[in-house]
Amino acid sequence: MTKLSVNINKIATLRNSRGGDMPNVIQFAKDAQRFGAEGITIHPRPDERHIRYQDARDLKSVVYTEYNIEGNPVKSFIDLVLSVKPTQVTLVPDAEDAITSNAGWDTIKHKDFLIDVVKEFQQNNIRTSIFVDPDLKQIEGAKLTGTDRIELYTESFAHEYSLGNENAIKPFTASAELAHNLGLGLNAGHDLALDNIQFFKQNTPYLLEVSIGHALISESLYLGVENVIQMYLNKLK
Ligand SMILES: CC(=O)[C@@H](O)[C@H](O)COP(=O)(O)O
Ligand SMILES: NCC(=O)COP(=O)(O)O
Repeated sequence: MTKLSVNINKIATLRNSRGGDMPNVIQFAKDAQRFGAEGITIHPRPDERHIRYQDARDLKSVVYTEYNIEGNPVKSFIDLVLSVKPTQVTLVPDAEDAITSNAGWDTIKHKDFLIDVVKEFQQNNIRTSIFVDPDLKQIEGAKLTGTDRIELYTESFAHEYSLGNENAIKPFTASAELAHNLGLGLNAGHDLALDNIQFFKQNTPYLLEVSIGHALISESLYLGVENVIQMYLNKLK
């Protein structure tokens, strides 16, 4: 069974573009869970250009499924996560000015730092996950940090699969096998979408959770737009 955690960053991005409170991220999280989402993911960045630190605090009381907070463990992020106490924290090495996450951790180079951060979250009963590329050496390195899980960075798969290259799944299958053998739980995310998720799932054993945002929100717009245009036309009759 693979859980679907809905990343709601894009809802906050849309809200922030007009400065008001539409769409309301709290209501969206409630509705996503009502519609079946098995988790809510957010990825606050230090500049708060989409989900804000206050959103992370406000969501705590409404997320009754699995609450996953992703981000680079700078001091402000660590303090936020320790105060909110989500189900899971996913450590992502994103630069402040990155448009979106664009690489996994070098778990060998940053081993000592990751050991300390993982320990601090675990001591506060927060499950940890480390964002990594599908690289066996990096997964072995992740194991040495003491983390509970890893999250495989799926951008390379999504991109190559969209070009017809099914072999792009191979490093992910091997990574999943290794993670399982090492006793690491397995999550995955980034650019997963309706047109690639089934193939990914079928070829990635032991997959506990996927977090999906950008495509899921975009697809929801497309799949809902006909209905909404018809509703406007009806009101204008
Ligand atoms: C770690 C990861 O791949 C996601 O958290 C991704 O960064 C989504 O965040 P944005 O929606 O802000 O790009
Ligand atoms: N961890 C990945 C995530 O939360 C969503 O990534 P994306 O679907 O917005 O690319």
